[in-house]
Amino acid sequence: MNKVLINDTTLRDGEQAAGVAFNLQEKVAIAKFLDAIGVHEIEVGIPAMGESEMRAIAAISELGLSAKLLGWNRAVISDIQASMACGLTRMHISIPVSGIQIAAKFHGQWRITLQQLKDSISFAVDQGLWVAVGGEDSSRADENFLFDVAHYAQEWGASRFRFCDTVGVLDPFSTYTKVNRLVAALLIPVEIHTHNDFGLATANALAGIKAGALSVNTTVNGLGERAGNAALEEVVMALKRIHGIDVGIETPRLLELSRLVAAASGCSVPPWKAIVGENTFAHESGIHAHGVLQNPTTYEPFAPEEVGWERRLVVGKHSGRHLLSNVLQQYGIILNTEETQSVLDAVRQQSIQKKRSLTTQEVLHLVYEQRVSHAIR
Ligand SMILES: CC(=O)SCCNC(=O)CCNC(=O)[C@H](O)C(C)(C)COP(=O)(O)OP(=O)(O)OC[C@H]1O[C@@H](n2cnc3c(N)ncnc32)[C@H](O)[C@@H]1OP(=O)(O)O
Ligand SMILES: O=C(O)CCC(=O)C(=O)O
Repeated sequence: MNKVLINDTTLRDGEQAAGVAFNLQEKVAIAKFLDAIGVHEIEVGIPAMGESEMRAIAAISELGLSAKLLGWNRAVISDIQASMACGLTRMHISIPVSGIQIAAKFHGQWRITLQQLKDSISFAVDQGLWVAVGGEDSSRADENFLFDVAHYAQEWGASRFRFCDTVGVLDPFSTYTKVNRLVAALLIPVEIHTHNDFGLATANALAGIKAGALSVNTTVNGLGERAGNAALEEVVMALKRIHGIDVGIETPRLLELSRLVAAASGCSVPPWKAIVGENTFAHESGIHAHGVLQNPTTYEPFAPEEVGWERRLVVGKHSGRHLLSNVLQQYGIILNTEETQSVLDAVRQQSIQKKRSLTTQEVLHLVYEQRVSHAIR
């Protein structure tokens, strides 16, 4: 687990999330941002979708980005021609490898499936293109058949094979075992592609990397088909902070990138979302806030600035004396023990009524009200 390449597919699998449709400007802006923060490879989309998608992909390929750009193709020569027409020189060619998929898409005719793969790889290689092959539904495929397809892909000229957990049915243990065996069987590198149907996409992506995959598919915010994909920000930060692997991405800009993709996709990020959710560095609970005020590492796995956040201490239903006093001190207000407790009681009542934490102004107003009522008594 040393060098890991990030192949971000926000612009392909991310955009496949139901209801998401980026326009040309949004696709260009996201590609530029991914490139600017150091993402190594970008799967820019599916040229076979037609003219407007091709225009957007051609616009990205004309930018001269440092990131390597890949077009996603079926094992169909006209798909590859469409990718070439966009100026792309790196082709990802996908082929179903499970019995379920081959039955549905190729009427169970696996020989025809393999022939289409051979024809499309050969076509692309003859054009001087770099080729990667994706085994769609690798996780549910018969292992011997998967290995055969991957070996053929290698023999026919593919430079990488993608192991896809297309419907997100693996856990980290089974991912490790399957990917490890595939890595050992091939000479070309393996890429890991995971889905989040059981909330395991990031964990499975990490397991795939640990098993020897040299590249990983991610999407910003985990956007993607159904429950989404492994999130770029989660994979990058877990590699960095849990495994000590810095993939060279400018992590303080991850939050800005998340906001860009949330706006373009119309899919907002839940507050508890790892790394980019607005609560990731917010502390309301008394015990936590007390700890964080002494030493932030008591309740933070790394500094908020590392991913673009600032720490927030929030007064609400669960807050205690230390947090309240800290907030009030910033306004030159020092309360005695009795006053502090009565303000805290009032904070709890109001938080329950408003069903949220309080703004600083609301806390200051409660202090004022408590003082007035004490003075009257
Ligand atoms: C797991 C994944 O994420 S795979 C990627 C999924 N992404 C998308 O589907 C988004 C973009 N797709 C599209 O715009 C369209 O589906 C297109 C342009 C690719 C094809 O559109 P259409 O010609 O209208 O076909 P449609 O989408 O209804 O059906 C898919 C066809 O591709 C075939 N197909 C599916 N996967 C593959 C493959 N890997 N290689 C070759 N053919 C394939 C299907 O068998 C079916 O073929 P048929 O038309 O001969 O029956
Ligand atoms: O690249 C491929 O082969 C398919 C990728 C994919 O999106 C998936 O399998 O979920």
